[in-house]
Amino acid sequence: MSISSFEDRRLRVGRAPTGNSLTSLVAEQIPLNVKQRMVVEKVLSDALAWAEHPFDSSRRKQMLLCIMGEGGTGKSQVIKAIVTGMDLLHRKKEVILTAPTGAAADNIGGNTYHTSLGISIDRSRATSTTRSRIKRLWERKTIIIVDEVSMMDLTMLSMINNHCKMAKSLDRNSPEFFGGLPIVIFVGDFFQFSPVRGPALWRVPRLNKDEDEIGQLLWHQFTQVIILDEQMRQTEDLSFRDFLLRARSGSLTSNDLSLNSKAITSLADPQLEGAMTVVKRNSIRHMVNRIQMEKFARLRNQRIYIYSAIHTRTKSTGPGNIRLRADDLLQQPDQGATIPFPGLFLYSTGMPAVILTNICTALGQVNGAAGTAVGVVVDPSDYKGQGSTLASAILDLKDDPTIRGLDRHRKFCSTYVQLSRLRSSEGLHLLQRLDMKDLQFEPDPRLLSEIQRLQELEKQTMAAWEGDKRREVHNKSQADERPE
Ligand SMILES: Nc1ncnc2c1ncn2[C@@H]1O[C@H](COP(=O)(O)OP(=O)(O)OP(=O)(O)O)[C@@H](O)[C@H]1O
Repeated sequence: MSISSFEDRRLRVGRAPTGNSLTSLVAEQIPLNVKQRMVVEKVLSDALAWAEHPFDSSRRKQMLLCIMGEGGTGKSQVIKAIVTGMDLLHRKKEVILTAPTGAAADNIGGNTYHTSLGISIDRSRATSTTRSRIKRLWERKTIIIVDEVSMMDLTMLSMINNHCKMAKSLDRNSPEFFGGLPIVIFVGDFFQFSPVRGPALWRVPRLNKDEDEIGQLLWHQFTQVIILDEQMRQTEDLSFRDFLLRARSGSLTSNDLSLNSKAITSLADPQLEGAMTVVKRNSIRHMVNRIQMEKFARLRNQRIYIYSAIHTRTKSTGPGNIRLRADDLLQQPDQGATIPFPGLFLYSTGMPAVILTNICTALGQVNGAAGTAVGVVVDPSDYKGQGSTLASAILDLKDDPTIRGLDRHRKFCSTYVQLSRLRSSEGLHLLQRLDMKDLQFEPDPRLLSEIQRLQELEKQTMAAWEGDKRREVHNKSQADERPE
């Protein structure tokens, strides 16, 4: 898309755009299917309706909208389209895009909600400097979009609500939700990763945790729901799409073990060039990284430089002054928190890499961002894959019962998220052969009842939106007929 074509569309917005006319202009740049279009049109027509008085709650209804949909149904596409529509109106600055992790935020060109709202990682109170920075940032904001809400916990939702009030200079006890922002949009898929800390939005609050209770109360205010259901990622490979649907409903059968034909025999296979490897354990990551690094350097006739490195993200349990030879270190599996000695950093010029910490969110240097020549070759954890689309990948779907803290639901999510990144089965490769027990994880039954509740809300939302649209068309035609 050239700038001039965007400017040309801007000129075509005219003096009195409607949600419909604006969405048509957006769709020239960002294709939208029927449901995607319906959502974009509704959001843009609301934004047009209260443009002059966004914070006067007596003249507009607050929209608390939840956009759900399985991986690849085009949720990120809807986010892009809303932002583009606001950009056409010269109102892009009113939109704030956030997500629970740096990688997820980077995927939509936003920031983590921690950064955007001044929520510290330990969830302590914001300092006065942070408060003034946030207030400045939020001065003109009217729309917040939070992506990947499956990773948000109930307490965090309550905190986001409080911090939005602070950002909009409202009292903590104000009854306004989310600082009275006219539009709050949550986007995600609960079949993908759950929060690391507290209960997901669909789970029951923890006992004696008031913040969880408030979080649940807030979640239940999201009564406008749209569930995108047209698969836009796996459009070319229908049998892979069916396989994914079985994976999503936890109904894979022994026939699906035919997947084992995708098991790789060697990471050095030339047809795996460019395929990302997604693994669950650091020890496997370490091994894969070394093999890929050697392959990379050999192909380019380059040296590999080996640096001893400190694991800044883990607590070293052993003495820090052990002297080890590089050869000894190379034999050590990198087991995360239990390693008693420094780690190793292998470097070869131009190697593909993934950043493991948030360095500068404004520049997209966030945990999970991919680049070249600054790290090691594989994606080190399945959490970082969420939100991306891959043409080719080597997946580690083998269940590892020794990984602690992962319940069956999380294992189910891990398998589904890894598989659903791919466009087709052609690009799918397995790191290890599977047994039936590796495929037998199911979604939590409580999630299934939440999905039913959301489906019911979707029916009501669609009926209400259709009514609104009929009224809008009727009012417009009456206004057009009225003499000047
Ligand atoms: N209406 C559309 N027409 C053509 N392609 C589309 C459309 N909507 C989405 N896509 C493409 O389909 C793929 C998946 O879309 P997107 O990433 O928006 O899905 P998602 O629901 O956000 O997925 P996930 O939950 O995995 O993050 C992308 O490559 C996107 O460009």
